[in-house]
Amino acid sequence: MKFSELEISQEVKKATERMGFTDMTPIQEQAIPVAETGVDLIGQAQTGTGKTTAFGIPMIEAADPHNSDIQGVVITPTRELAIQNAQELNALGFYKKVRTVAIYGGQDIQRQIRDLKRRPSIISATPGRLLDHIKRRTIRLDQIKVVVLDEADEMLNMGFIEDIHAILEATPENRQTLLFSATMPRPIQVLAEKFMHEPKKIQIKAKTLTTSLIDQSYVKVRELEKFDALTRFLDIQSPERAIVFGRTKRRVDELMRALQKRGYEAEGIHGDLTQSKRDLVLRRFKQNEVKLLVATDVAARGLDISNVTHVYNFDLPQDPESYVHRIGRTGRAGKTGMALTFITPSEFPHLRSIERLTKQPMKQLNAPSYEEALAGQQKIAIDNLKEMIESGKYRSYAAKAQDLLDEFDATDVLAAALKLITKEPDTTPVRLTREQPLMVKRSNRQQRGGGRGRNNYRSHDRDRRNNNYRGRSKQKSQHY
Ligand SMILES: Nc1ncnc2c1ncn2[C@@H]1O[C@H](COP(=O)(O)OP(=O)(O)OP(=O)(O)O)[C@@H](O)[C@H]1O
Ligand SMILES: [Mg+2]
Repeated sequence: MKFSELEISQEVKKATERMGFTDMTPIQEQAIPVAETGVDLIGQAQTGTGKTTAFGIPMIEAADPHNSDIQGVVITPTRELAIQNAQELNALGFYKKVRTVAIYGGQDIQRQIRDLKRRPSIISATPGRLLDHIKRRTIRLDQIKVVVLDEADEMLNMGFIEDIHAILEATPENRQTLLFSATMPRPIQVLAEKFMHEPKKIQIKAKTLTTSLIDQSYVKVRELEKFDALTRFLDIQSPERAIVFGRTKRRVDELMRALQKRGYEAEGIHGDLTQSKRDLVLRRFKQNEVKLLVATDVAARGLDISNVTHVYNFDLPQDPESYVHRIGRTGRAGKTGMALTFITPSEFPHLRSIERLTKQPMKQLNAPSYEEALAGQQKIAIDNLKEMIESGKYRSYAAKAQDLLDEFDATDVLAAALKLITKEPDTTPVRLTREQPLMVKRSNRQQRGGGRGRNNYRSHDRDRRNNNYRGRSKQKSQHY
């Protein structure tokens, strides 16, 4: 079905056209008409399948640009996602003149207050900063019509749940609540239903939780050999644009430096950097100024960066859901991608729990040898050379080439030139602090005995939820 066939305003239809959209994705086709009726909704669909527009259109449609109140709020776990969602909402609201402002931590609050004085209809926010504004009375949510929790399962996880409750308290009882995510563990759904009114559930049925557009494999490798394996894979696969996920902030810093030391363009992003640094790194990555983004899970959810060709899980994610989101940074909007996960021998049980959640077995790859990596780089050099020959843009070098051929054997000349243009695998020693292998969690073991839930999401563990809220927040801050 096409956007033009939807029963929505001409302004929003025109906006989708301007965004280059013609046909709706399945989640859009199913969720938009239902959300338009005003009911609460839980929407689940694979990564990169247009959930933003699925909640964005009902939100823009519900907003009246002539009304000066804030009428909609979208809450997201990370600042970058708050910015991205604001951009998409502004694109959708372009002709209807519905304005969205992004409100997130790390940005000058006075500047946000100035933005808010210009009366946006919609706020796209991270929870902490939004609460700050609510307390300062610089944001009032008492006229809100629609609340969206994007990455809903993450927002209802322990690190955020109290903030979400406090925010919802500030909104009217009769608001419409929309929840979206690519993953929706049962216990989170049950929790969600407590603050929703008879939510409709829209789940795009698929055989697997991850999209078939992503080629998924793993490599079994000892902790100390991981980094060599990573750089060899990079040499062979030569990704156009890749994200390398590390478990902690320290790990990301170290990985970035180690990659740079071996001659790869890499930048790191995590929650300890200033927001301006985070913005800069992401901008450089999007503009193709760096090919490798090394990241904590702060970049795992929702980010839509076109043409990410590869995702490397240098460290296993904390939980299987996080795996789904991380690899979902590639294989978006119909494009294909590759995901490769590094697993140390003791972490093996985690691989199976990931596969159980995704319903998609991963292929095993062997860590490449030095020779294979070299062959990979030689192939790239030869491909570049062939491309140059086809382009014909080398003619001014012909006389010099003839001089060389008069002096040396042709094969020798070419072999030397090839060696020069090949980026030979770099074996510069690097130091990475040893990471503890991911522990096998209790729920994981119970699972094998046919126990509770299908996955080992931390927050399913009620003891932790009650007693260890702070522990989880701390964890969160370490992994973001
Ligand atoms: N109907 C459509 N036709 C073509 N492209 C679309 C359509 N809807 C969305 N897109 C594009 O698809 C990409 C992914 O969309 P979006 O970020 O909303 O995915 P998502 O489902 O929210 O993924 P995630 O679970 O990772 O957050 C975006 O670049 C978006 O512009
Ligand atoms: Mg999304």
